[in-house]
Amino acid sequence: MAYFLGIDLGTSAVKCILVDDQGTVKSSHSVEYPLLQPQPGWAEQHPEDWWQGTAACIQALLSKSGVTGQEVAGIGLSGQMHGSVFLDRELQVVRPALLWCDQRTAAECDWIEEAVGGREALGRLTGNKALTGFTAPKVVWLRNHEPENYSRTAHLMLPKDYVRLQLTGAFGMDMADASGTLLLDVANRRWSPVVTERLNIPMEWLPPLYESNDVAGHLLPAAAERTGLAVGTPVVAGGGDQACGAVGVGVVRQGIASVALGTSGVVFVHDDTYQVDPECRLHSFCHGVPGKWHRMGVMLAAGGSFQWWKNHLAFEELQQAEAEGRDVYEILTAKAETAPIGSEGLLFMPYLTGERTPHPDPKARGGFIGLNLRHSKAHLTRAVMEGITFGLRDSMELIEASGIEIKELRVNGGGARSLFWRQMIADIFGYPVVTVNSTDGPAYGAAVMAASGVLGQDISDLCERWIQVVDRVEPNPDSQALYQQYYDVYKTLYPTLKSTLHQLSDLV
Ligand SMILES: Nc1ncnc2c1ncn2[C@@H]1O[C@H](COP(=O)(O)OP(=O)(O)O)[C@@H](O)[C@H]1O
Ligand SMILES: O=C(CO)[C@@H](O)[C@H](O)COP(=O)(O)O
Repeated sequence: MAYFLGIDLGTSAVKCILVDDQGTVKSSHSVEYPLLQPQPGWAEQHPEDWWQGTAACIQALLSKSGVTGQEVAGIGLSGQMHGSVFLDRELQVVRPALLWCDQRTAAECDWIEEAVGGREALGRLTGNKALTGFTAPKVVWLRNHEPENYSRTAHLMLPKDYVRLQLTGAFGMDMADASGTLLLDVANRRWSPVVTERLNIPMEWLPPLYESNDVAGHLLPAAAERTGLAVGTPVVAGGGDQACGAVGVGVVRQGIASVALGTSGVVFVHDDTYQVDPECRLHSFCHGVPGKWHRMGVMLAAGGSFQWWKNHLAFEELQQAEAEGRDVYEILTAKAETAPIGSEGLLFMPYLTGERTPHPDPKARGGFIGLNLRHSKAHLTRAVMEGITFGLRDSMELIEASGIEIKELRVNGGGARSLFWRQMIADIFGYPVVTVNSTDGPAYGAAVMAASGVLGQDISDLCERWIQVVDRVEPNPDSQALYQQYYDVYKTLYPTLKSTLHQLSDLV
């Protein structure tokens, strides 16, 4: 039997899965690595940790599955997007990579917009605005703050492309992930000569571009020895984790959108043609489906807000989970369900690490508004989940404003495990919410891309055959009407409190 290996290089861990040639997941394994936060708002990782973690993960996966390296017919890579890997001429890492959630580049974003002739010009050239998480501002930051490291740099790549370099010795980047660098002419699927020239970023630093199912290299002997895979195994270009996650749940044609509830939260819609939001409030990126595009709104701390709540304020539930061998999130969501819709007048702003969509603001901050003496932990927990979902609806409203017709939402990521949360999404968004048989999101999408490249079959056809809807939740009209009243108030919070949030952020 032939297997396809999907690798998802996440922020907290790398996950590897083996999928057979009928689309069934045979086995999966995950290995964690550290996240460095040297200053408030900064987020970095060592590329070497990614490679060591990935190699160990593949080795463990092969050994626990009983699949031999020779049976793996192809490899696909998915990865956290936007992170900047700087390499010197000898391919040594110059400094730890700055990640997608790093917020240090506000000044560089302003400079970039000015350098290319304003926000509108940048939007015309790249389909996007300058956001602190994107890659180009990180390069400019390196030049401004670490000139020695900048002068040593000879290659720029994204996290998963560093892993590909270790696997194959080949440079490459897919269009979907490249879209988040702010250096891609997204409409024409090529590096932008204008943007690179205006920002004075050498074109030679940038790798060759591929569609996600193109074979971008073959396994080196050293990597084969390290992982247990076979020398020469083809490695396809793969994609950024959002494009791979969308492919992994079958968002490969017009009319289907997805909501990813991972650490970040993403509302994602497939576009057959290049579409751009007039003010670039949504990201307009190339899709992992060759020749197609997508738009998405990104919330920086979606599941991340819930995780913060769990880590710092759910001491009792953590103890209960440990004692009863249960998932702490299940205990928390069950508690939240006992509070009524709207948490009896309590709202939560989920901007714990600043925000991207619809408020691109590194100084945005979170908060509870409307507390009264009746509020218990159940209310606060429900408010956290509702605030995250209201924030994601903001992105959906931007997508809807373009007139696109959405028939269903496919949810993925850790939060999608909760039926309670899926019903909340259906009620707040007003669409049927479905889950599919593949629950491995980006890793599954990467395996689909590998199968597509190696077997010479369309990504969309493979998704059609391999991915089935297994659960469907319809919006409840009464709940919808109640949530709408709270959402109307939620929308006023950020504009009303913006300057207060900035003052607080400046005090730290
Ligand atoms: N059973 C659950 N119910 C609700 N939310 C959950 C559950 N399990 C995980 N989550 C949420 O999903 C998040 C993790 O999602 P995941 O997709 O694994 O993250 P990542 O983006 O880091 O890969 C957690 O931080 C939590 O907010
Ligand atoms: O920045 C983005 C997308 O633009 C994030 O999707 C990151 O690519 C990683 O998010 P998680 O998968 O860790 O939530």
